[in-house]
Amino acid sequence: MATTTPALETRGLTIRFGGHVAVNDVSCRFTPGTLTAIVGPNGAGKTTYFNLISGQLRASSGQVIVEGEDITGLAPSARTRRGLGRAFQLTNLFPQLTALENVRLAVQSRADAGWSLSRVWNTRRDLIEKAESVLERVRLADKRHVAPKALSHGDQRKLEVALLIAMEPKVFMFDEPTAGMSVDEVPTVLELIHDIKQRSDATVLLVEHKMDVVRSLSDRIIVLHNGTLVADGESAAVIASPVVQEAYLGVEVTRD
Ligand SMILES: Nc1ncnc2c1ncn2[C@@H]1O[C@H](COP(=O)(O)OP(=O)(O)OP(=O)(O)O)[C@@H](O)[C@H]1O
Repeated sequence: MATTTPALETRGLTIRFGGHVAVNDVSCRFTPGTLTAIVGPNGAGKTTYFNLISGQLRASSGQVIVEGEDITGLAPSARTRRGLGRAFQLTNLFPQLTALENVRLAVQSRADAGWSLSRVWNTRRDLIEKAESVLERVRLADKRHVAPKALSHGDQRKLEVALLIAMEPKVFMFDEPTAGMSVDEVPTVLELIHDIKQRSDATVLLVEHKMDVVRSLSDRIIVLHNGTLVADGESAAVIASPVVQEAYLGVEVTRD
């Protein structure tokens, strides 16, 4: 059951690039069991907001709080250890290892069992089973011995999701998870994201341009415009709002 304690909160989060305020005083709480879509026109500040949360960018002012703890001063890796999990397209993968080995390393690191593939793998049956089950969950078990670069684009994305699941974050962050995918690959990744929310009572943040995806997955939508939070509410209500449709979502929504 969802609790009211936010897994993640931003308070007055702001970043300036020269004279340009890319994210402007954004205060928002994200609770477990809720998938929040972050939408807005190009350049609205969505990815920058993500970068401020995950620590790729340092805020000019404001705070990022995970389960009540201020993590604003922490580096990205330390934020990951506090439970922020962000899917990065391919950059987290070891290209020379197989899909299974990549997941094994993520499982090991979550279990604090070090980075040696051979030593740990000869002794920790539980970790092996976990890695195998994560690969099954993302439907990549049959590709376990394939290197990431030999996987299709869609399967690479699934592997990224597998690494994220293996890390067991409190907050899952997806930035346009279906970008560049073929039409037939999209549903599987969307199902995986839906499954994450259902199974683990996780807090999920999703930056997404495709309104059909937003509509099908999200419980809540927040809208950024010029770096400012301009709408926040239950998905259907935000989508239906004429102001949001005309001013902030534009052609994407009117076309649907
Ligand atoms: N490192 C940076 N230096 C200078 N300006 C930046 C930097 N990163 C982002 N910006 C600016 O901040 C604004 C917000 O960009 P951001 O990429 O967050 O928007 P977005 O909502 O994710 O857009 P899109 O939907 O096109 O991905 C833009 O005007 C962008 O040019």
